[in-house]
Amino acid sequence: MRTLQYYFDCYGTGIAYNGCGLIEFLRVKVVAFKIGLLGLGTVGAGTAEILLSPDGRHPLLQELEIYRVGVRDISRTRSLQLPENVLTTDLEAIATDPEIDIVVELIGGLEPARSLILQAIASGKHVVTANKAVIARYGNEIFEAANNKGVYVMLEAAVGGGIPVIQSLKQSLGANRIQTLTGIVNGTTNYILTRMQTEGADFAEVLADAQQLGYAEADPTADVDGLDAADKIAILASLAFGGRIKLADVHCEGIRKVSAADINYADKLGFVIKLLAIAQETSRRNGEQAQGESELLSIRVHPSFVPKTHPLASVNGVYNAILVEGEPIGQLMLYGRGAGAGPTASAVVSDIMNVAAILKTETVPIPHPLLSCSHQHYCKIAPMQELVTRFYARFLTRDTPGVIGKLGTCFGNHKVSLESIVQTGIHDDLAEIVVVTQDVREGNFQQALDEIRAMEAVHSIASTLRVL
Ligand SMILES: NC(=O)C1=CN([C@@H]2O[C@H](COP(=O)(O)OP(=O)(O)OC[C@H]3O[C@@H](n4cnc5c(N)ncnc54)[C@H](OP(=O)(O)O)[C@@H]3O)[C@@H](O)[C@H]2O)C=CC1
Ligand SMILES: N[C@@H](CC=O)C(=O)O
Ligand code: NA
Repeated sequence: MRTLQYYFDCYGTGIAYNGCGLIEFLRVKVVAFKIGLLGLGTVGAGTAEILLSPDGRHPLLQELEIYRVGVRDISRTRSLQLPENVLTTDLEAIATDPEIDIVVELIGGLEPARSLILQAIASGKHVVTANKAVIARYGNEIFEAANNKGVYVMLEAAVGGGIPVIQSLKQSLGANRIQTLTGIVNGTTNYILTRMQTEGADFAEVLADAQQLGYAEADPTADVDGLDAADKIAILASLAFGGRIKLADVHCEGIRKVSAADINYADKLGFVIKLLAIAQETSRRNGEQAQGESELLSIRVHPSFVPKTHPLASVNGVYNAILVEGEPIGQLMLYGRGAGAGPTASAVVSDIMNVAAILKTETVPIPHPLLSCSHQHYCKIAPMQELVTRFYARFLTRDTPGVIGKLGTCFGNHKVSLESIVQTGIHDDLAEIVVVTQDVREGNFQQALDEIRAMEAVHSIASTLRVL
């Protein structure tokens, strides 16, 4: 019997010595790390595609093997050619399989995703996930379990799709004091708003396209109502400001109320409408901040008027961007595709590679201080009434004399200064009046609106949107 001894270089090229000194050159796949993939949908299939075609990419990819793939319906026709016997519907068996090194959770939703992640951790596996919903809700439980077990939970794909924003906040920007994050972090809504703005397209039709393109969540209300963006800004804020965020503290409004009329007015006034996710340190008012007390954080998701000259105004379609402001970096904008198979899979695979690289180089796994999460305290959140911002408002009023004056006086009484106020036309006996304020306290603006709503001359407040 001939025994061969193999020596491999990092590219997987092997040199084999047999007993007679004969040298054979082989091209062999060196498998060092076994991947258990949970989910083979948009992102799962994109991830498998990269892992199955390592040529021309980083050599570390040659050392990764898709060992098992868990799906719901094994009989579904798949465009991917996977090795035999890899597919299974037993996801728990993957999460606990002693052969598997890294579990990649790409099924989405809360359960069974959360339980599978926890099972994988308990079984000593490193986890890579794209699931912002689970991390924003159960991050504390998951990271605590991971720290206790000495494993990593990586989530680059969970925010901004292919944009390396998590890695940037954890590592590259670690030297900074972050002051503000302003992001377009939901691809579906940015795609919808862009097409409504540029083509006057119908909301429902564009949403169906976003679903078809694989951008939307299984339940697209998470996108449309701002919940997905809220999950994402909670995750980013936690990294940027070094504390836990309770999801209930994130003020959240979606894009359902954005009408064609508002899009039109925005354009005329020099703005575009974007769904923004913002986390910003705000000083306490009137020197209320005691020594040693941390700043308050304003954290919110809502559609906003964005000046056409602002860098975020030209982020269109499925593209996302996160504008980071910090000291000493100043302004920095990360831009790229925020959803879709390829870009998201790029982030998933880079996380897998990061874990594989650590496993290759560390003999005793100790939590890497820049990759693991150790926050214990919760960030203090500023109430929305204290937010200082500009507003746009559109009123439908009865065409009675002096109505503009009445609105102006009411705003003045509540310390709301106006930048502009215009009457734009009369439809169905109602005059349309559009107002843009200067920076005002949100609480004061809302009080003025309550009074205006009750005015005899005012038919309705058609819309209000914050202005960046
Ligand atoms: N789509 C995108 O652009 C992005 C998605 N994400 C996140 O990535 C994750 C995956 O999203 P996406 O790929 O779009 O989702 P899909 O709905 O396209 O795919 C989900 C996959 O998981 C499987 N699956 C779902 N539930 C179960 C279950 N209970 N048991 C077994 N298998 C299950 C499905 O199986 P089957 O194939 O048999 O139906 C399918 O393969 C989500 O957390 C999402 O938020 C993050 C960034 C971007
Ligand atoms: N549904 C999400 C997918 C990526 O996170 C989005 O549209 O951004
Ligand atoms: Na990302």
